[in-house]
Amino acid sequence: MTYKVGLLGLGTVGAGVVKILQNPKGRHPLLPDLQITHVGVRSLTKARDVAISSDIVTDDLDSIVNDPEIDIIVEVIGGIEPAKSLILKAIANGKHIVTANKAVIARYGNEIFTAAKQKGVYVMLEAAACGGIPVIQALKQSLGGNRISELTGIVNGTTNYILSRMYFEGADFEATLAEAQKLGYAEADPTADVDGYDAADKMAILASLAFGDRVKLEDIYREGIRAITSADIGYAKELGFTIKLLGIAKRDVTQEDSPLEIRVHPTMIPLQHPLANIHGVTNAVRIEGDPIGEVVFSGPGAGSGATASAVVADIINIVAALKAIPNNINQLMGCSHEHYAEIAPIANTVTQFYARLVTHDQPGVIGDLGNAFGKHQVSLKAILQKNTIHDGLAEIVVVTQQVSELNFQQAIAAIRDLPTLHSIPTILRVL
Ligand SMILES: NC(=O)C1=CN([C@@H]2O[C@H](COP(=O)(O)OP(=O)(O)OC[C@H]3O[C@@H](n4cnc5c(N)ncnc54)[C@H](OP(=O)(O)O)[C@@H]3O)[C@@H](O)[C@H]2O)C=CC1
Ligand SMILES: N[C@@H](CC=O)C(=O)O
Ligand code: NA
Repeated sequence: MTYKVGLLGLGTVGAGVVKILQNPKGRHPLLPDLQITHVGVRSLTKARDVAISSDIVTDDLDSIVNDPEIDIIVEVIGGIEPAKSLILKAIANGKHIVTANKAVIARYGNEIFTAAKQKGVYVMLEAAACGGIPVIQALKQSLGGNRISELTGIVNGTTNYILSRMYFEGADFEATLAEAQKLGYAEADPTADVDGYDAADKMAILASLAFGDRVKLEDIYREGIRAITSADIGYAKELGFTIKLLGIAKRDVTQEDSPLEIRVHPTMIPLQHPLANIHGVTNAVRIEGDPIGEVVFSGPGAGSGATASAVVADIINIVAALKAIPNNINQLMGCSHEHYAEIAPIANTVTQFYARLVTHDQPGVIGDLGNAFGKHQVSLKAILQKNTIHDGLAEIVVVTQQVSELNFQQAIAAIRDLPTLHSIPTILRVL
């Protein structure tokens, strides 16, 4: 039996999907059972880098999701609308969904999965988090016997590409972002990558699968990478660290009903940590579970072929499940969470901090800083004072011991009031 696929979007990911399906030799034996019968795009005149008959390409995407012949809709147009409405219409019409759209799933997953459950259809989303890395399948299936206590990852390829180039080559932020866009890594609006929104979307999805409760996007503490400068990268190197945009989700599994800690922010990572050597567009997710211990997945987090690999895997899974159990949903492929996780406030986080401060270069500055930190129970692990930078100003870098976020922020508020302080250009958390 042939399964008919309606493909919404023929950009970076959509074109990658077409290329795989057009060349099935040596790949999974189910691939020849799939046929892309319709492709939906915005522009009918744009040049495409895949050979596809213009007869099946349309700009009327509603006609695809309403076509009774189509079994599976692959949504790779991105953005919230019309993607969300098209997914919901397709579900209402009894079609199975494969999507790479973390923005829609992170915001409307509740509505979409509830509708899918009612209609008895699959919504598959492997490409929506960490591109080609099969981490969603691992969380839904392979790690099902574990109680997960921590999931930490580099989940955005664009920012990892930028930070790696800044670290190794001293590359310029804007120029490197433009390259990431050209390579097809960045979102249509790259502020989603740079400001951590894309990573937060992915962490909402990954954490809900890892910890068993849905996560509201607005509950995730988020910072992007705009504040990172070559000065911070230089200090990171000097102190034996690198800087990565991390998503961190953890729960104290020894305490019943303990809240979930979940945050996305640039982080100083010691060079010996498994995530420190993940460079370029590569993503990695480190999961700690009982009884497995530590497991690390890494691979390409963005790009045409890598992301299409995940999309096609989802399509194959649906087809295999339909062949095996046509009228029932395979529970290992669904998302059945009904409750929202209780999220710990960021003020409760306990972590180390790095701060780069610019002060007036005069006697007593270090004492003032030490007093302010000490008064708020913030112990320092390292302090670096550089030569006067210019015009009577000095740069001082501190790394704290493990402290509570609340105490640290109170100390910083007190330091901002010191007459000897000029500015605090960067504050980073340290892993
Ligand atoms: N690029 C990547 O590496 C990854 C992307 N993703 C996700 O995959 C999805 C697609 O990304 P990507 O392929 O990069 O995006 P592109 O911008 O390259 O492609 C989007 C495609 O959707 C079509 N499209 C967009 N809006 C509309 C609309 N309103 N009506 C009709 N067609 C529309 C475009 O048509 P036209 O070509 O005519 O303009 C284009 O073919 C996004 O959700 C993204 O987050 C996930 C993982 C990695
Ligand atoms: N823009 C995203 C694409 C994949 O999800 C990224 O850079 O990771
Ligand atoms: Na993935």
